[in-house]
Amino acid sequence: MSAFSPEIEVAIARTRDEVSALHAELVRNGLVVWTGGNVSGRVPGADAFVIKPSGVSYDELRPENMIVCDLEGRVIPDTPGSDREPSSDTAAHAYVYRHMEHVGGVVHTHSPYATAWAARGEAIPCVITAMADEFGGEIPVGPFAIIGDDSIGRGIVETLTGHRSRAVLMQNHGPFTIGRNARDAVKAAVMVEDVARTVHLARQGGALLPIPQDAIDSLFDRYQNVYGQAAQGAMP
Ligand SMILES: O=C(CO)[C@@H](O)[C@H](O)COP(=O)(O)O
Repeated sequence: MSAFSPEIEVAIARTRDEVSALHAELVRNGLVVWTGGNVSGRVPGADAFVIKPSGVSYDELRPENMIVCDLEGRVIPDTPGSDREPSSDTAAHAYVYRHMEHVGGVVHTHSPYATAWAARGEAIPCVITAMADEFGGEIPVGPFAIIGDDSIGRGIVETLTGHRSRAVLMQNHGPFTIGRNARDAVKAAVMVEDVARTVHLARQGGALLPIPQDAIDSLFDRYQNVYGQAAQGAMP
């Protein structure tokens, strides 16, 4: 007998499919090596999210071996995949979902350029229009935190609450990103690595030229509310 209604079971199945498939995007975009990194997605209508199993090769990930957790990060027993341990970062993802209700997806990688900025504890300055578009300004640094308890999640929430950026560089660790859904969080993970590389290369050539704040504001508004085929709107 399922612990969920038929409607929630359908929502869980869809979230499993989405989260499983999105892990392949991390590989396709060169953001992870071996079993590093992870993606999770909130289950619409339920106090639950889906996350990958810990330390499992990306080519073994399937919808049926994704793991369903409650918002405390506890594996929901007797659900497909519950025989394995969830991601090392499950507590961090759970903390974000508990404290940022508008967040539907969380991603973590060790992508090299963004992680290099994190190793220096240095925020990425907003010096290219792509950053203004996607992040609305600089990409901030979060505190050094040990894996396994609420420390990383607390650092993500404290840094990103009230901040336009959907990415945070956790010091000495790497980028964590949030989104309105898991795909939006994966996009932020792809874009933070792209801009981290570009700004790194720019700085090697000489002084960086900051973009005026009013221009950043205008670029962010256009990109979040006009660009593309259907206005998505910035995350609240
Ligand atoms: O940073 C770490 C481990 O130090 C983790 O975030 C790994 O990168 C992914 O771990 P799993 O999701 O496979 O447990």
